Amino acid sequence: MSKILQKMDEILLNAFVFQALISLILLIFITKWLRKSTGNKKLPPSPRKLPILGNLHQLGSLPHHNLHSMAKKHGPIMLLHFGSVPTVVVSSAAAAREIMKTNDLIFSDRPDSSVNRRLLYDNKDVSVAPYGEYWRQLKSICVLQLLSNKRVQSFHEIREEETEILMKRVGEEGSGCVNLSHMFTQLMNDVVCRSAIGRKCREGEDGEKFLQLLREFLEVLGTISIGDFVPSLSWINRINGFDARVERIARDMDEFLEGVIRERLQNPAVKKKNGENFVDILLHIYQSNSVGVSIDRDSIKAIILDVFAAGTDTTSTVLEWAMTELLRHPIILKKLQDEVREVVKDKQNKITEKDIEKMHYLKVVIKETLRYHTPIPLLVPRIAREDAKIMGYDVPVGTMMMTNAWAIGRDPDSWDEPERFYPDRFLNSSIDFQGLDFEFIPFGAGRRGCPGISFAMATNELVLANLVQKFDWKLGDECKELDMSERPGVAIRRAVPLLAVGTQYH
Ligand code: HEM
Repeated sequence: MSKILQKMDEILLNAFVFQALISLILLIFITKWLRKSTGNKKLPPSPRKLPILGNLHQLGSLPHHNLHSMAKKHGPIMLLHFGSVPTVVVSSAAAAREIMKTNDLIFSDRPDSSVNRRLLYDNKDVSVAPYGEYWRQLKSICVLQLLSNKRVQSFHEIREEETEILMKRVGEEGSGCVNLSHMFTQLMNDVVCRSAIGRKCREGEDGEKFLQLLREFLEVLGTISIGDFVPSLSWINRINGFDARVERIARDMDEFLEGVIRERLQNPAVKKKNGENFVDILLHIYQSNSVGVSIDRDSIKAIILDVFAAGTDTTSTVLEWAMTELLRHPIILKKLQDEVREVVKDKQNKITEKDIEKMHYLKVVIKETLRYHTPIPLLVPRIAREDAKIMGYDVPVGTMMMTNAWAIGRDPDSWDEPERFYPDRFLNSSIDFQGLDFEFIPFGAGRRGCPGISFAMATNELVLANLVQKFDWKLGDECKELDMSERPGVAIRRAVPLLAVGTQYH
């Protein structure tokens, strides 16, 4: 009996030693592996994070403000965690240059998002398509065919007609308060829809329904879907109806766009009457396959959606904030009015795009608006395709990259008196927004930079010049207070509509 007990003791002791040995080997292996994957790496400074959520709770409803405050504490490059997604946020011109110039190829991909995938035909558009041959072909169609200077020029009648309609509507309000925010939204929707599909989207019996759909589309496109960052919480989107909403919007949008394509294919007379629009051009490429580009019907619909998403709110936001700042700064408004009125003084009220070329102050007012109220403050996120080194820190492959262009536009290292709205700062300066001056990148830069700059600027300049030339502006009795709060979204608009009184100038 005692022998049996002794034998059992030996077996248990051996099992224990064996287990301890295995645990020790595992521990050494895991420690080595961890050290290999992060230990030797010099990662950017990180604020403290919560389990599961990481730093998501610190973003708030206006993340560009909160990330700016965090950067003041942790520096111009920070490593955060959005749920399980490591995210580097940069807030200085030097760091932005390293991402969008020095390492542009590494950061030329976009992060995947379930909402984008569902709404944009499995990322078949330009703005979220993964970096590669398909995206290169689409981007080249955008730059060379849809949004080239020549093409933008060919839409001048659309811009002029829509600007004239806006002026008429402002004039009709007399001494009452005009809701400029609403008018700018409508104007940009009309300009973009006419350029993209050849007619105003709000025309026809389903017009109002479509505008509501477009509003919803833009809203969900800018939503952070919790499941993309914390996969274990993706059930929340199913329970709260978000997934079903995205599904409905995608279906309704597809129905609308299919109707547009059918209309253009079946009725060439429509095409002749309104000239070539984006759908015509894309259909031509699709049917002829001439440039060796493989786009299909879904690509066409996805690109048109990109134009709606990227071209409407972004552009009207600039007008909204420019007029806001002009109302707050009557001396700047007067200086702008003097310039515009002087250029067109011998003409019967009609401002042409040639006149605009002579309006230097107009251009710097718009530049200052883009600096001070950067429409898309965090630009569009990128993702690292390989390991990279930014500002001496390691950024591992797969890290999401965000650039706080709004904070960079207010960085005292780059700008004198950055918190002052002061267009004159640009008068004797060569700083421009084309993506070469990294202290001023409202349109991004590098391979993934915005191809719609000319389209946006042509409309902004024409509308603003007309508004200040034809009207004197003030805040009315009913709209004295100028609330400067911002509304959350991809493009940061005013939280409350801009109301003002425009008196006809003779
Ligand atoms: C004031 C107006 C606009 C602003 C502030 C703006 C801003 C931006 C920004 C910040 C990006 C991301 C750039 C990057 O990752 O470096 C972008 C990309 C893009 N924008 Fe714009 N945009 C404007 C108007 C437009 C217009 C009018 C269009 C088309 C009609 C347009 C089409 C696009 C497209 C297709 C992309 C994706 C490019 C790519 O991923 O390769 N944008 N825009």
